[in-house]
Amino acid sequence: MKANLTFSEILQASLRGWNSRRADECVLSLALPIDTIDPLKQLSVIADQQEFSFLWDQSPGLSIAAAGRCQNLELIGQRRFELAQRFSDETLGRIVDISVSAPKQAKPRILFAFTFFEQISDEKRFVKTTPAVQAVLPRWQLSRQAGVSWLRFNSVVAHEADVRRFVEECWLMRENVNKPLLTELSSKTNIGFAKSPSQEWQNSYRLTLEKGIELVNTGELQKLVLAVRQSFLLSEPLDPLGMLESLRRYQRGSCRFLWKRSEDESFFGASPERLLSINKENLQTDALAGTAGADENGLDLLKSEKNLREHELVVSSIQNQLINKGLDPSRIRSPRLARHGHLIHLHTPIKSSCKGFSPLQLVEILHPTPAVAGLPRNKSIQWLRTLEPFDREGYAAPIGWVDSSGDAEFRVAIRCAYTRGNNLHLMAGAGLVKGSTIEGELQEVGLKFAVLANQLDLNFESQEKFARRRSIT
Ligand SMILES: C=C(O[C@@H]1C=C(C(=O)O)C=C[C@H]1O)C(=O)O
Repeated sequence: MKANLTFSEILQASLRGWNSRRADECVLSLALPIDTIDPLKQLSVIADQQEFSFLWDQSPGLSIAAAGRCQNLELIGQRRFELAQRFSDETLGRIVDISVSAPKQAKPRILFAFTFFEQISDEKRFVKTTPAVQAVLPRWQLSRQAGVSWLRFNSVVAHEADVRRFVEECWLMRENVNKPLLTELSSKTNIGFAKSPSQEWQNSYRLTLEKGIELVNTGELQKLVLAVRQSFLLSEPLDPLGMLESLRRYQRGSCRFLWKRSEDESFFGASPERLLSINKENLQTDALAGTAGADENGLDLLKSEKNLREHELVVSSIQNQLINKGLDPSRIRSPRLARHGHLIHLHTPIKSSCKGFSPLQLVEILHPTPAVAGLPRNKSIQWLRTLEPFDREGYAAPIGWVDSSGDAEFRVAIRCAYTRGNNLHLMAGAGLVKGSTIEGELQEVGLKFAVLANQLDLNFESQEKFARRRSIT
């Protein structure tokens, strides 16, 4: 199908699509080229009246905004990856795509957000809110890559008479997203606190660190990544889109993401860590572990015995995980430095052919990496459940998408926050290995919080104090 079709040509193509369906009703999917837009800025246009919205912003690379649920799945339990893959295959397989020749960026996608743990905790102290997997075929999808933008519309159609309405709706939305926005996003939001933010997290973190360090020093675990949550009560709910705009400015090399489950609840952040990308049966994953402040000399990080040891544990464990499942990964010999906002990490990309593996099989093999959980994997997951005084929910879990050609991209959701009404929760963690100290890890997490708070414009005195103390051991 050529790009610039007239309304009646699209209607004819849609009716042909409708007639080719294999069931009483079908999901019709239509993609139209649009003027170059910024999905982050235009998200509010497609999200109008929709409960769910999503953003995947790697601008200047691929950016996607999506809104509404055309088809969706929410579940808990051990088979979540397998069931999510089945949902993805069946949903994408059922689509009648009227625009099969639309470019790669505009392919239909299933969006996914997992929680870190496969089962929602049944402990009473945790609020049960987030399903262990959420998968969505969005109603609307905007994309931009290399200066070219597309709109895609997915909708269930049950009668031939509805096909015209389907085309009209998409046609109208194209006009709306092509219009200049009346109001600009304000990237710096002045956030008021209903209660002055406390540094209580440090006391509880100290206690868990003591136990965690004992576990790695006695050899019970080789590595453990303990996380902590810092909570704020705001004077009014905040707009995550303004925050994402700000994160884009500070964190160019990361992937900014948003999973807005309802009007009241958003999960968002700027992840520096690729869990996987699959491009024509080629897999790439990142080992990212070892941290310093950006105003330190990164060369010290490359020479730090403790950081290199911690990093190597992550690289070799990811490699072994893949080898054990029959893949053939390769890596660069020594890590590079990756700068993300005000932090530097040690980074080793790992590649492999992944023919014969589905995207969510690979997500299941890789999640959670020792960069966010520990080693041995199962034992450290059990310890995290015991030691951490909050539920991780989506923190450090896979978030991403699979497209209709089988390509996929998932990030590890770190450097992130939840907003629920007036509550804002930031989450961060640090990896413990033999030789880690309580003060060193408190500083690393303090720095991660300070950087995030600064980028989100949550500036208040105590955070700034931490930001000034940037030395990490
Ligand atoms: C767990 C986090 O980050 C991870 C842990 C790192 C480390 O211990 O050095 C570095 C990057 C991430 O893989 C986090 O930021 O919350």
